[in-house]
Amino acid sequence: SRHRFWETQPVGQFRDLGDTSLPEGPIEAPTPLSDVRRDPYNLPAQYEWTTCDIDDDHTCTEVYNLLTQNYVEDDENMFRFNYSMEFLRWALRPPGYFKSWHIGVRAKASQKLVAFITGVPARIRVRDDVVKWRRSTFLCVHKKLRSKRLAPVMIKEVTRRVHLENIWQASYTAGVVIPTPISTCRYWHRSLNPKKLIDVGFSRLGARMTMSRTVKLYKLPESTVTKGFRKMELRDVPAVTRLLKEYLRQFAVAPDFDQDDVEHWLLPLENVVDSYLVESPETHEITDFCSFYTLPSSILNNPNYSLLKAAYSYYNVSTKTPLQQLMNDALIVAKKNDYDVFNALDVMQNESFLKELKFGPGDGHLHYYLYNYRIRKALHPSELGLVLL
Ligand SMILES: CCCCCCCCCCCCCC(=O)CSCCNC(=O)CCNC(=O)[C@H](O)C(C)(C)COP(=O)(O)OP(=O)(O)OC[C@H]1O[C@@H](n2cnc3c(N)ncnc32)[C@H](O)[C@@H]1OP(=O)(O)O
Ligand SMILES: CCOC(=O)c1cnc2ccc(OC)cc2c1SCCC#N
Repeated sequence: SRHRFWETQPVGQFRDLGDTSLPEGPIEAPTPLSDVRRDPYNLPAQYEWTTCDIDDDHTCTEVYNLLTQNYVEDDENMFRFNYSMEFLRWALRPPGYFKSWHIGVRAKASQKLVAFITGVPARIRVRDDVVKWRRSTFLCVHKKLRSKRLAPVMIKEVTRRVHLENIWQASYTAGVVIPTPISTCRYWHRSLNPKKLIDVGFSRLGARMTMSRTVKLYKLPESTVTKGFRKMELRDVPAVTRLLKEYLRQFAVAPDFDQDDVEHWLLPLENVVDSYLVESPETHEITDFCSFYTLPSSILNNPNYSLLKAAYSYYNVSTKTPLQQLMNDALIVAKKNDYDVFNALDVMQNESFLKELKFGPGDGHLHYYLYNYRIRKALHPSELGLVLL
């Protein structure tokens, strides 16, 4: 069978596609906590479980090194994600997080960290159903230990620990197709430093285009154009929370953010997340918001460059400033801060600005998944109001 592990899991199965008789919602009922397995799943004898305390610099560095060397690469092995330590600490310690959900595997003899998987708590609404979820990311097995069926054990172990906290659903994204995507999105890329992207081989000089013509094509103004456009500050959290909650109501799947979540996920944090808003000079009302997170990538096998500085569109709300103008200001700020590329998924209302702002479609797809929750029909990316890191 095609998915020996995923066919055993409470997820939408490919064989069920089209069966509209199946109800929408949780697939399996919660089991009584007394029935949740108390002891960890078995690993191969030479490995052991470890809980990674990322507050500890040494441990966080081990996690950083494992991911920097072994996490996701693009299909042409041109890039590998290089999440910074401050990014990992931000992503893994949201309000209500559990240290026990930062799970590692060590080789007993050498004590080397060889695998990692994490979960963080989140509240996500699916249509009208707000459910406590776990967001799962950073599943990583060292390149030397691939294809040994370690991933299913890691997924079962993190599931067990999440069940112990009485949480029964999860959301995750992946570049691979496994049972069963609720939506399939596409990355779009806006060159900010076209020369570097061409030098690393990501972009190619267009036909009948010179390098100087290409640089001019992607040129951006020195400063933002929207009146009242400024960095978000702590005092803006209540207003941004109201603005974002109202805006996200239109999407079928979206986070159910409260003020603590907004303070954690959207307050600017240097080299991790940047957030800007538009405060009306007349009324001082906050009418618009845009944000992007910073995720560099290692550039593999290139003699001249080692790091790609990439910005990823995060949550954006436009109620007064046209979304295209707001996002163009985000591009201007990113260029000013020496980003090489600004990436965006075709989720939410992003399709309305991608082409106009000179984004080009990427060749990778990002599939969204729900664990132990069925939705009857796959969603169009514009129905998704959720961006995972
Ligand atoms: C209620 C709470 C619930 C919480 C849990 C929720 C679920 C959370 C789920 C996790 C979400 C993580 C999201 C996330 O982190 C974002 S997606 C990024 C995943 N990480 C990477 O791509 C890093 C580089 N690759 C690796 O480290 C390895 O290739 C990994 C570890 C990916 C697989 O290791 P391996 O040595 O290459 O493979 P085996 O051990 O031999 O295992 C093969 C089995 O693993 C299935 N597989 C492969 N890639 C997968 C992926 N990305 N998600 C889920 N499953 C994946 C595969 O289909 C097969 O199962 P099947 O035979 O049934 O097809
Ligand atoms: C220049 C445009 O491509 C990327 O920014 C990039 C960077 N690093 C990656 C590392 C792993 C990787 O694995 C899928 C992809 C990339 C990509 S393209 C998809 C992400 C976006 N946007």
